Amino acid sequence: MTAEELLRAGPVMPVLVIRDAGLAVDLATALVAGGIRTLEVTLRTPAALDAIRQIRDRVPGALVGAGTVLSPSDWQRAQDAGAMFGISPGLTPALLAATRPSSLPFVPGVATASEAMTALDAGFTAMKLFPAEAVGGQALLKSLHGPLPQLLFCPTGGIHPGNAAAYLALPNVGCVGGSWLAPEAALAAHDWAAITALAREAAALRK
Ligand SMILES: O=C[C@H](O)COP(=O)(O)O
Ligand SMILES: CC(=O)C(=O)O
Repeated sequence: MTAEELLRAGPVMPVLVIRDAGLAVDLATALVAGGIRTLEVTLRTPAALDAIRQIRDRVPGALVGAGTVLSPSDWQRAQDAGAMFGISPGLTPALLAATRPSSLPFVPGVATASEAMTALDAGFTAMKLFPAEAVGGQALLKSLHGPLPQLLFCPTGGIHPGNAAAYLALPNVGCVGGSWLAPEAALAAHDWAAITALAREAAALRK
């Protein structure tokens, strides 16, 4: 799978912060049941790598990857845990060199035209726009499409059910990312039905 195919695999990529790996399979199962199968598990918690491993092994249909990949060693640990892709809020020269388009899709993060050009120079055409709303949102994506029409984005940061469809209507948006699909309260309450309902709404945003 290419990074472009990954971004086009579903309309919304949930940004998951999993503190208890014991909840990972139920959470992923609830999202997949609602039609959301591309899952970003952020490497922000000690449980993240175990969560990725468990989802990969036990949730058929899930495309599980690692988010918040900040360094080459993060990327190595994610691959060792079985991540099917990696995604980052930003880019560094070391990260671009370590993740240069290879067999596993990697999606660097950008916030400006220059960063997008840096990623393009390194061979990437699929990128996260982060933090999307804060750096210009839809207006920025429309502007970038002029000089850089070959790029496909996953805007993340400030996206919610009220603005997701407008992002998805843009020609250079493959999917949007967001944390709204796995609210802390629903996770704490093990309210998997609520999470499946949120996933179903998100899946209906399909372009
Ligand atoms: O850290 C933030 C994540 O990228 C998702 O942002 P969000 O909570 O605005 O959806
Ligand atoms: C910010 C974000 O989406 C990430 O940590 O990958």
